[in-house]
Amino acid sequence: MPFRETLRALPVFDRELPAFDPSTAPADPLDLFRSWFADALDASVAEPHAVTLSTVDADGLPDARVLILKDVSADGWSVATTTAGSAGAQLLASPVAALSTYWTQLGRQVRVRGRVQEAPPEVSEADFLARSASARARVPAGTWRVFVVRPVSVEFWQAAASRDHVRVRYVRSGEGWTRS
Ligand SMILES: Cc1cc2nc3c(=O)[nH]c(=O)nc-3n(C[C@H](O)[C@H](O)[C@H](O)COP(=O)(O)O)c2cc1C
Repeated sequence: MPFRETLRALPVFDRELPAFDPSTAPADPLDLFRSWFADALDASVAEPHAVTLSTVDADGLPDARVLILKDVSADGWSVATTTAGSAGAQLLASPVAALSTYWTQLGRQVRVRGRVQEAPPEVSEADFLARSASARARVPAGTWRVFVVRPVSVEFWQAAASRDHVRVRYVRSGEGWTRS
C-alpha cells in the first residue's frame, strides 16, 4: 500500500473525547492550563509535561524540539536547556519562541507564543542541580539555563469526534487577556 494510503487510512479522533465549552473558559489562561494539565494527569498521558519548543535560527529558519516543561506561572512557561545546543543558542540570539503540546488521549492541544527571557541565575542553577549526576555531566559547565516564554497568546484546542473542534485563544491585553 502506498504510504500516503497508510496515512489516509488511520483513524483520527475516533473515540470518546472530553467536551469543552469555550464560553466557560476562565479569564486567565494559566487557570485553564492547570485544569487541562490535571485532566492529562488523570488520563495518564505519558510525559504530559513534554512540550515542543519552536525557535528560529539566524536565517529565520524555524527549528523545533521537545523539552520538559519546568514551571508555569504568571511569569510564563519555563523550559531548560544548554546554551551549547541549538535551542539555547537560538534563544539567546532571537529571544522569541512558541511552545506547543498535544495530549493524545484527550485530543487537546495547547499553543503558546511569546518573547523569551532568561530566568535569574539562581533558578537555572537550582534546575541544574536537580538533574541527575549523569545528566549534569552531559552539559558543558555553566551553560544550563531556564528560559521563560512570556506569552502574548495562548490557544487551547479541543478535538471532537464529530469534527466540531473548538478552541479558545487568549491574547495579552495590558495586564489582562482578551478571549476569542
Ligand atoms: C520527552 C523529551 C524531553 C526532553 N527534555 C529536554 C529538556 O528538558 N532539555 C533539553 O535540553 N533537551 C531535552 N530533550 C532533548 C531535546 O529534544 C533535544 O534533542 C536537545 O535539547 C538538543 O536540541 P537542540 O539541538 O535543538 O538544542 C528532550 C527530548 C524528549 C523527547
